[in-house]
Amino acid sequence: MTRPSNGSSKSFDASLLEDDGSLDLALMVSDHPVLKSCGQALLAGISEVNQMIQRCGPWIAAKDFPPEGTMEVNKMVSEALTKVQDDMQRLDDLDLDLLKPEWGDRDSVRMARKSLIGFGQVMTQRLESLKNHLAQPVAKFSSMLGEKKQFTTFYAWDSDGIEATKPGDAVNGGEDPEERLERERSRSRDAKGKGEERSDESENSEERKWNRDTPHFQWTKGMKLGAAGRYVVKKKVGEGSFGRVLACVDETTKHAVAVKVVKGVPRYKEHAHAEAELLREILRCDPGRQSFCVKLLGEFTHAVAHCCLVFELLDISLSDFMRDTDDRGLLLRDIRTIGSQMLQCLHFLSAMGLTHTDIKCRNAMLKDSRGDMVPHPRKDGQELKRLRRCEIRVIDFGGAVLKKERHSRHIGTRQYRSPEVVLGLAWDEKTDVWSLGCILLTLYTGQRPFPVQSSLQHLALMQRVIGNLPKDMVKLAAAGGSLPEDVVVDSRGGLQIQRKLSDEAQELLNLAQPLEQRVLPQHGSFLKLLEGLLAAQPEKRLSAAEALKQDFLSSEPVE
Ligand SMILES: Nc1ncnc2c1ncn2[C@@H]1O[C@H](COP(=O)(O)OP(=O)(O)OP(=O)(O)O)[C@@H](O)[C@H]1O
Repeated sequence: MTRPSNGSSKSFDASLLEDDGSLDLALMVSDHPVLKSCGQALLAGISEVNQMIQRCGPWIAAKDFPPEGTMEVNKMVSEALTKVQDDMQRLDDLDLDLLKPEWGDRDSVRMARKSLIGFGQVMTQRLESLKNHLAQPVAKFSSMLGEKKQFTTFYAWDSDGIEATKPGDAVNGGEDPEERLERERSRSRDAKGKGEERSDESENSEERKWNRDTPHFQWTKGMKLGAAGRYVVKKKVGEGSFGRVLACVDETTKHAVAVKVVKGVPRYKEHAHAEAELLREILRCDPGRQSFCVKLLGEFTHAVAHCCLVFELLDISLSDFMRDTDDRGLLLRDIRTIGSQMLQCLHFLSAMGLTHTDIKCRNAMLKDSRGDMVPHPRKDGQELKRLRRCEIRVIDFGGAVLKKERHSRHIGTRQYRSPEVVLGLAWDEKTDVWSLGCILLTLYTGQRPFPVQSSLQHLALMQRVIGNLPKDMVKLAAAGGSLPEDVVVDSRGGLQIQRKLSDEAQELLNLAQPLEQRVLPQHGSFLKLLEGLLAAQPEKRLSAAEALKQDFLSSEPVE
């Protein structure tokens, strides 16, 4: 195996990385699926790393870097580092007490894991060395791009006719470009109480691409962050568009914490400061910790560019929980607890005059996801996880809006958007209540109620699930010119969709059941709550305070 080189050393090791047999051996001695997939990924990574070494070697030797090529390889290096770190973490997390006999004996698995981690470390060092040698030219080319940015045109915030995003712009797990643009627009507002948007905060497509391509913060296990190295990094626990979340030990309190390291993009840094400011205000208004909002423990800057927010460490989001449990959903008693806690959170935010605007399964995290498998009361022959301790925290306040602030038309994540938002009408805190209705129904059925990709498809599906949208809302949207393209009002004041949906969307629509058919007859009080949360008209939708008084939440449900 190639000897580890020192990633920070000045001289560049141009020799090619090779497997001295450790990977082959590890793959031979164990059939453990994690070892197999990580081993194969590392094997495949060798030629990628070698290509980068071969490409950069001559540049580094001649100290002459081509701008485009350098930026491109730098991005490839960052992606490769992320991949290898993720694999190392999966190997690290592998539980040697949970082995199937066909995966090989415990010693073989342990030995194979050790070999793979050893090779992963060598690969990491070679990649870090490359990164270090590219750092200076990358900084130079990035600042050149920054200068260029001053001469480009910015978006007009209020315009809905924003520039179409190119198909290649789709990022973040297949999120469509429109979605991404809308989310970034809403996030880049001066969201924290100044009441107006600043046009210079908007992004042009070049800036957006640059922001998006800016790699996440590169971390390593044991790395120290914060003043006097207070936070020692243990592992990565999550990642979003704006930052990477690392589980750390706070050396001062000896507690485990989560540190969100925001990408080194100036606008994201500013945005994260604003989020921290809001979270401090929430904490100030909630000394008894009854709001179920995530607790911010601190804020610091790392290496000038990265704003870091320190949070209480949580376990997993409801969306990860659903994925890990094969979308089986939860017991009604756990749904009730989550519903009650989320409503208390929304009630609290509403009393502060705040709308979260991005309530969704990904932004609701369990403090502890441990549980016991019990027979599934709604699906014969299956099991689901009964939580031992059901406690939720709402995260991601980056898009929260105060009553007095301007309400952007584009908010939230499509699948959780309320009818008034999809129709382009005025919205308030009741939009969060709708999103919560979507979460509770997801936890009950195991399926997201609105797995849609466009506003057109969304409106069609809403009508199937909750019935025709009220004529008043439709009329208002038509009068304001905010109906989505290809949607018109028919002679009876209802919505008519004029474009044929894709076959897939049409099939989804054909199979969609109305709300009342999705809930078992014995769960009438749950259905009543859902109907109140998913009322189309915001005025008829329950407020969080009203919903908290519903029968479903006041007595132990029958499963
Ligand atoms: N306090 C925490 N404890 C543990 N994991 C966390 C914590 N906060 C966030 N995470 C994990 O990190 C992920 C990203 O966090 P967050 O949503 O705050 O980042 P973001 O960049 O704002 O994301 P988004 O793209 O959704 O806006 C979450 O989905 C979650 O899995």
